[in-house]
Amino acid sequence: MKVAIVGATGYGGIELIRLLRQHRHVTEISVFSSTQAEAPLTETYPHLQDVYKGILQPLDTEKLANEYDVVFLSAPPGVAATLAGDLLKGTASIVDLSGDFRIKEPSVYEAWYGREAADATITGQAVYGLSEWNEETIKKAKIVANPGCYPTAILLGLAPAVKNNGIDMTSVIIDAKTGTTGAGKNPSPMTHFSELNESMKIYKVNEHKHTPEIEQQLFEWNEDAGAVTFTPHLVPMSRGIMATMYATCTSDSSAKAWLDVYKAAYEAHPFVRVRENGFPATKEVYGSNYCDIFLDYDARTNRLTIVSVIDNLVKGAAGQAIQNVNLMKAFKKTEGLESFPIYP
Ligand SMILES: NC(=O)C1=CN([C@@H]2O[C@H](COP(=O)(O)OP(=O)(O)OC[C@H]3O[C@@H](n4cnc5c(N)ncnc54)[C@H](OP(=O)(O)O)[C@@H]3O)[C@@H](O)[C@H]2O)C=CC1
Ligand SMILES: CC(=O)N[C@@H](CCC(=O)OP(=O)(O)O)C(=O)O
Repeated sequence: MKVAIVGATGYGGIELIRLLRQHRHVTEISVFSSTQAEAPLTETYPHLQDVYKGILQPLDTEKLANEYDVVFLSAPPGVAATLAGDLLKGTASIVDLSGDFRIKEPSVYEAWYGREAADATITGQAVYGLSEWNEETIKKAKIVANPGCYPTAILLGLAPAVKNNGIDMTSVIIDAKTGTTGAGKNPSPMTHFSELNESMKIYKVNEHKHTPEIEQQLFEWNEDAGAVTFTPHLVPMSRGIMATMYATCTSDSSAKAWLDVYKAAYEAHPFVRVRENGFPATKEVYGSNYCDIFLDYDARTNRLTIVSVIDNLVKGAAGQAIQNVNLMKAFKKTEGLESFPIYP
C-alpha cells in the first residue's frame, strides 16, 4: 500500500511515519509540504536520519488523488476542506486528522470553529472515525473524519455508560487534561516552557471546539443527551490526555456492576483496556494506541467517576487514523499499532 502524508512536518505527520514504518502492508510513504518542498524531512527532524529518507514534495492534488492508496491529511483546520473535493475525484482513500468534517451541522461547525464550514456533501460523506464504535461504516468509507484527541478519550470513556441508559445524561461533567503536543509543533505563549513548567492552566472554558463533537456523538448514542460541561486543562507534559467524567446513575449500582458493563463493551477491542484494579496514568499508555479506562461508583452521591487515558498523538491522532485504515482496507486491526507503552 502506498501512502501519502500532507502536513508531514507536523507532530501528527511524524507520528504517522513512526507507526507506518512498522505496518507490514505499507510499501511507500511519501511526504508533502506546503512550505518546505524539495527539503529532506531530516532537515526538520534529525532523529529520522537513516530511518526515513523521504524528500518533501509540493502539494499536488492530482498526484495525491491517483497515485496513492491512502492520503492522510494532517494539516490545520481549513486545509482538508479546501483539498478534499479534488482528492475525492481520484482513487485514494482519505483520512483527515483535522476537525473539518467531524461536525455534521454546518452552522454548529461555524459557531465553534469560527470559520466557514466545508462543503456539506463532503461532510455528509465523511464517516466519523471513532474506530471501536463505528467499525461497520468505517469499513465502507472513502473519507474518514478522524476524531479529535479529547473526544476520543472522552467518548471511549463514556460510551458503555451512555449506551446502557444507566446515567442521567444531564448530569455529565467532563474534566480533562492534556500535554503540549496537542497544540502542534508551533510554540505559543500558552505552551512556552517557562509559562507552563511547574504550573497548570485551564483554558477555553465552555468554548472548546471539541464540545459539539462530543455532544453530537453522545446524542447519536442516546437521545437524552444534550449540552455537556467540558473543561480542558493544559499540564506540563509532552504527550497524554486524562479525561475524568462524572455522571449521576439512574439507580443504585456498584463499581463491580459497571466494570462488568465496560469489560463486555470492549471485550472484542484490543486497544481499549478496561483496568482490573486502579485508575490509569497517562504514562501507562505513552507512545501506544491504547485507551485505558477505570471507574468507581460512590454510593453516597450515586455518582460514577470514569477515567480514560490516551496518548493524544497515537490513539488521539495518528494511531487511530491507521486503525481506521486497517478497517477500510480489511487489514488486521492491530497492524502497525502493536508497540506497547514506553514506561517509565
Ligand atoms: N497534535 C495532536 O495531538 C492532534 C492534532 N490533531 C489535528 O491534526 C492536524 C495536525 O496537527 P499537528 O500535527 O499537531 O499540527 P502541527 O502544527 O504540528 O502540523 C501541521 C502541519 O500542517 C502543515 N500545513 C500548514 N498549513 C498548511 C496548508 N495550508 N496546506 C497544507 N499543509 C499545511 C504544516 O506543514 P508544512 O508547512 O510543511 O506544509 C504543519 O507542519 C490538525 O488539524 C490538528 O488539529 C488531531 C488530533 C490530535
Ligand atoms: C494543548 C492544545 O491546545 N490542544 C488542542 C487540541 C486540539 C486538537 O488537536 O484539535 P483537533 O483534534 O480538533 O484537530 C486544543 O485544545 O485545541
